[in-house]
Amino acid sequence: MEHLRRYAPIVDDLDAFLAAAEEPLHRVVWANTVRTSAAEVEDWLPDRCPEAERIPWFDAAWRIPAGASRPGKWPEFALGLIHSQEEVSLWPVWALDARPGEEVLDMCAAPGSKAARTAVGMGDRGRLVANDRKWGRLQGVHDVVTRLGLTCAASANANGAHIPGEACFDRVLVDAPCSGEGTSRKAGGGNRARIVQDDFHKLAAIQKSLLRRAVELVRPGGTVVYATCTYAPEENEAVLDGIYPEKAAIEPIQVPEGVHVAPGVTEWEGQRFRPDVANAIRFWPHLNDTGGFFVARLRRL
Ligand SMILES: C[S@@+](CC[C@H](N)C(=O)[O-])C[C@H]1O[C@@H](n2cnc3c(N)ncnc32)[C@H](O)[C@@H]1O
Repeated sequence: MEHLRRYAPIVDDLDAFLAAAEEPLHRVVWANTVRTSAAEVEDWLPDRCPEAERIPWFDAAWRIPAGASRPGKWPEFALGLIHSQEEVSLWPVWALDARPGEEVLDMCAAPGSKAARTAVGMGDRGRLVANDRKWGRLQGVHDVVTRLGLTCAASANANGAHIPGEACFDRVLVDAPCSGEGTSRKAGGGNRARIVQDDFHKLAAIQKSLLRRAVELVRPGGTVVYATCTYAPEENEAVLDGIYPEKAAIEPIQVPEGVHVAPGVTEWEGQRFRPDVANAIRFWPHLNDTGGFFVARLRRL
């Protein structure tokens, strides 16, 4: 994890961060409340995993400790009553807060966990377009949506930066392709690949083009959530800095009590960013015992 030392200037406790980044990671199961209820899941869940613990800040979700039985093998999973994903990746969905009846775009949707949880949050009412540039990866989206029996989602296969239209969605999620540094725990501490400066800048160019298009696609007053599973300010705050302040404001995000986040950084390696990038939130692994993530919510002006 030596390469993560570059974040010493922006993390509160470097040693705790580096240690946490190597720890095995628990998973989460959430109830498909379109087809079952939290109470019904709580009836059978102790038989599958006695150590499962309800998570207070998400609707109908439970932590499954690392090393416990794998939810993907449970019959209730095959029946579409639950889905399993990484806890921290629920925060972009929480921040998007899509409502029943809305028009929502998930610009980078594959393999589909956030799209599925978004459709469940919408009560399977309205329209969710689950787009991904890679056609092969869309099969994952089809699989999860079909297994969960969700009908409000349709898939699309386009470069997100070229999706046509103007101000036609209530909400857009940009869960951007990124260097993935925050997923080291998911990979059992094995994601040690060193990312070179050039990669950050190549990814940032793609991320900027996706976020700019997302802002154009959302109606005035609508919401864009920009998220990555990486720590690099080049892929996070610097990308937000590329949006003109007259087009979108970066809103404060009030996380529930008991959740610990750090603000977006306003300066990195000599570059200063627009001040409202501080409203974005950073999930460092040691703060809530999760993977790493970055989430920003923008309001189209
Ligand atoms: C972080 S993953 C998304 C994970 C997904 N949101 C989920 O929760 O399962 C990023 C995705 O962006 C897709 N992608 C990369 N470049 C893209 C582009 N220009 N337009 C749309 N999707 C793109 C990748 O194929 C990849 O599936």
